[in-house]
Amino acid sequence: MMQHKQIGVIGTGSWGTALGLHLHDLGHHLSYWEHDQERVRRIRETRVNDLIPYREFPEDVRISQELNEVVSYKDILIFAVPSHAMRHVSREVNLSFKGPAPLILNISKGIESGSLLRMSEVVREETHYPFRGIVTVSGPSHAEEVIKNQPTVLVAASDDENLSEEVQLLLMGDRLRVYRTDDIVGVELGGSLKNVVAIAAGISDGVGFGDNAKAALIVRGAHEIMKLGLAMGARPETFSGLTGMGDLIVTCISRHSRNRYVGEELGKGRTLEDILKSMNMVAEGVITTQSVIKLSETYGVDMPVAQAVYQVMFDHADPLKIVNDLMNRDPKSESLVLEI
Ligand SMILES: NC(=O)C1=CN([C@@H]2O[C@H](COP(=O)(O)OP(=O)(O)OC[C@H]3O[C@@H](n4cnc5c(N)ncnc54)[C@H](OP(=O)(O)O)[C@@H]3O)[C@@H](O)[C@H]2O)C=CC1
Ligand SMILES: O=C(CO)COP(=O)(O)O
Repeated sequence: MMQHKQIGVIGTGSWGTALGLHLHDLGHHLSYWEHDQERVRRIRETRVNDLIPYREFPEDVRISQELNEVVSYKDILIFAVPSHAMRHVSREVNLSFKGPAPLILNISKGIESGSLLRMSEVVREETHYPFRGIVTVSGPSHAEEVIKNQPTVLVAASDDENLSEEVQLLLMGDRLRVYRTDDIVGVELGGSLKNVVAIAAGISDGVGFGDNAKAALIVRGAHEIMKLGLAMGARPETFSGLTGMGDLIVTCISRHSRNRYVGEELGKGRTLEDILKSMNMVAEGVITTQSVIKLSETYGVDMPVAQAVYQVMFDHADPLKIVNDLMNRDPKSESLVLEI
């Protein structure tokens, strides 16, 4: 039987909330850090997170705005903030931290704008205290289903297999199964890049196209993700797995997906600015699209789906014209060989 751990969760977004409560169900001790004082007050008072109000926080779960309380003397720290906050928050954790070296779990998905780094790379750059290593957990996992204990399968990835196995055993439950891999590059790229394709799938829904178009986008999008991933050092087979094809499918088809939603609203003619203003949750694919376009230039990888999403979001291109352009690209062989 596993020893119960002291776990600090950094961020009270919907995913940190859902995965944290799963760990609490398994008997572990939880504290959450939230940056916004008013949200801390509201959650403490109601014991409910209004981003994902399907379950209450048990009384023994502490919610705090004091980072040092939440991160010090913990066995495990879960980094669950959106990618745009990851560098700043990691730096603050590094300054606030006391106690023996914890294990870090990254559960966020995104590519930092500017540095073009993956989330575990950002955390690693900013955390200089002794810590035991980083494991990224990813896969097809909408928080809204995990919090209702619906069957979900994830992957724990680390270049240290002992650590990914430790996290696998930590998270496994009756309705949550976890595989492990050492391809953290492929896992983080798959989890981040699928958000761009999900925006494309949403645009297709928004303009009123059907299942044929969606299937084509998923498959051609997967091909683009694989080409860039391969150029960046990921293993190709990772993209056929849960954190690749699995997460791509769920995000492109799910009613829970915030990225697919952003696309759908764009397809209906709203501007990106207007859509983002009306959302209180994060759609990582927006920033990731900008990063991906830069990465595709750096690595010389042709990514027409990502480019189309970029044009609709940032150049205010008409989605119907963009589809026309995509359909009228030069005739090609459907080469699925992974040359770049
Ligand atoms: N939701 C899901 O199903 C899944 C999400 N993920 C990933 O998890 C990550 C977190 O997303 P998710 O849990 O969905 O978040 P949500 O969209 O549910 O909420 C965003 C959270 O981030 C907080 N936040 C915003 N800016 C900052 C900041 N500068 N510093 C600290 N906190 C900040 C918000 O707080 P406030 O409102 O007070 O600003 C809010 O609590 C993302 O990378 C996402 O892709 C991965 C798998 C599943
Ligand atoms: O990553 C996710 C599911 O695996 C969440 O996707 P969205 O951010 O699009 O909701």
